[in-house]
Amino acid sequence: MQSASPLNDDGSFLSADKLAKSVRLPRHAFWKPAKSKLVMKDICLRLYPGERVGLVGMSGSGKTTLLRSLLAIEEPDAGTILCQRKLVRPSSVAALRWYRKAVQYIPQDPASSLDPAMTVQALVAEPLTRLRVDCDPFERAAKVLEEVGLDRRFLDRRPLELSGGQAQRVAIARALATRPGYLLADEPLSGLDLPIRSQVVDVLRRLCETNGTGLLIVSHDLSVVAKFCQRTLVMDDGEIVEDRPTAELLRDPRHPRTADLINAVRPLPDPGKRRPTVEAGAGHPQ
Ligand SMILES: Nc1ncnc2c1ncn2[C@@H]1O[C@H](COP(=O)(O)OP(=O)(O)OP(=O)(O)O)[C@@H](O)[C@H]1O
Repeated sequence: MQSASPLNDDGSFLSADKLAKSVRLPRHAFWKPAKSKLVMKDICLRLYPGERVGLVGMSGSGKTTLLRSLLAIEEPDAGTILCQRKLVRPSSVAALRWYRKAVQYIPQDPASSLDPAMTVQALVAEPLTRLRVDCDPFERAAKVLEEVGLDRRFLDRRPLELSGGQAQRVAIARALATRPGYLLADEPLSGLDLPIRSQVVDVLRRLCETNGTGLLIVSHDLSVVAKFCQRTLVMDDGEIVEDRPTAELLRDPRHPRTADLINAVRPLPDPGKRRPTVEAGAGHPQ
């Protein structure tokens, strides 16, 4: 289990209030005035300990901008992010060390985020050394790798010797090594084949439950979120337009964009074969 870390006053692990961000759009001609676009508008959210939350939306709705703000790698123009009652904003490596231990990131594409020259054990030990976590980094790395289902034979392998699913397990182990309170994951299953996806979902869910780790998972695919998120936030045009229990949201979408996302994952009719729908999965959360 997680060691008890102080929560925000409202009981959340991570909170955001009134986040806003605008970006400058490219000029079509040098004599035309520069225009800007609001990509986050009045975003408020609460992430509670141990919760699994989905963040979905169409391409360009602002999910990545919000995730990067929560990761303190992008500064919003306005608003506040709080974790452990402390303000979170981009800063020096030393000033953010406490936050990087508390909140870890799972990337979309592990193949490009893992240094090909490092062994699997060194890759998982690296954040422990960098963040000065009080443990034997190589022992902890071996233990976490075992937890994600990679035994000692993988310790000396390098990323190019791994399958996509194994590389994503290494990325998950790397994120879990500091024993964070929350994981923020950006489309962590999008590069994986379908059978491998469900294995990685199982590993993530089991580890989050065992360690009491919370998870915010960004996806444009509602079927991923339906499988294991208790709550789902829907983003549209820079705003959070729904924030409700996943099963309820799938049963009774209130915003047109939610309905669009549900329709987008309905399987194509397959003559002579009954296939499960998202709604069926959502009615029986696993
Ligand atoms: N630095 C930037 N300059 C200009 N426009 C930007 C910049 N960053 C983001 N945008 C615009 O902001 C909007 C939101 O982008 P964002 O990447 O957050 O969306 P998203 O929901 O993550 O999309 P996707 O699912 O395609 O990754 C988009 O219209 C994007 O083009």
